[in-house]
Amino acid sequence: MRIFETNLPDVKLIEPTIYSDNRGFFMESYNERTAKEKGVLFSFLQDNHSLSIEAGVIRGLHYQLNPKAQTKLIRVVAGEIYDVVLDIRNGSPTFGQWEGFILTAENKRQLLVPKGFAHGFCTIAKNTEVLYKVDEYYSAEHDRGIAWDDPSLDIDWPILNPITSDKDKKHPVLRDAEINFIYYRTENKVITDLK
Ligand SMILES: Cc1cn([C@H]2C[C@H](O)[C@@H](COP(=O)(O)OP(=O)(O)O[C@H]3O[C@H](C)C(=O)[C@H](O)[C@H]3O)O2)c(=O)[nH]c1=O
Repeated sequence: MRIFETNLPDVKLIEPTIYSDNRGFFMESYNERTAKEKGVLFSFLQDNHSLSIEAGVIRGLHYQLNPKAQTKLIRVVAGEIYDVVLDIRNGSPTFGQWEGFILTAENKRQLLVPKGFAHGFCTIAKNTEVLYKVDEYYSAEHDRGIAWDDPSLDIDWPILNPITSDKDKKHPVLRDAEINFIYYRTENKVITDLK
């Protein structure tokens, strides 16, 4: 497993070790002990799986408010996505900054999205399946979203007229969004809420 820094501190790109042979491949898609040895300190409680039938589906930008904020470990097992994370931690040096990543079944790359980030993706292939682990249970009452097409963000989605849910058509822009993440960095540890 190799872990790469990104332009957003605390967002990591992970490349698992792939064992290929004449049959195909094997990989440990997640190993808590290995992850902890490399400083990825999360215990995941829930696995999610979504299928998007068409290319050009945008899901997001979603997050859960504290105290139900979620760290997410995202990977693609079929198809391809343009995956976007947005820093919404009040006080963060990169507040309001986003970054996009190409995750595919082929490159097997995984994205670690910490609490305090909004997350979304655009499918760039038919029948794209995304699996992701979260370290907090789903809570509809804490589920929030930010408009995928917020002009202040100007996210360079690879599609102009996406397929989205009715819910994703109604999210506020970042300026008007309800967020309760407070960014602190002490002893190189990031705290996103005052529990
Ligand atoms: C997220 C979630 C949803 N649901 C139910 C609620 C709805 O009745 C149905 C579809 O939910 P939603 O339209 O929010 O699914 P997505 O648009 O794929 O949302 C997800 O996609 C973006 C990219 C994310 O990062 C979020 O983790 C997640 O919100 O599944 C559950 O029962 N449990 C869950 O954990």
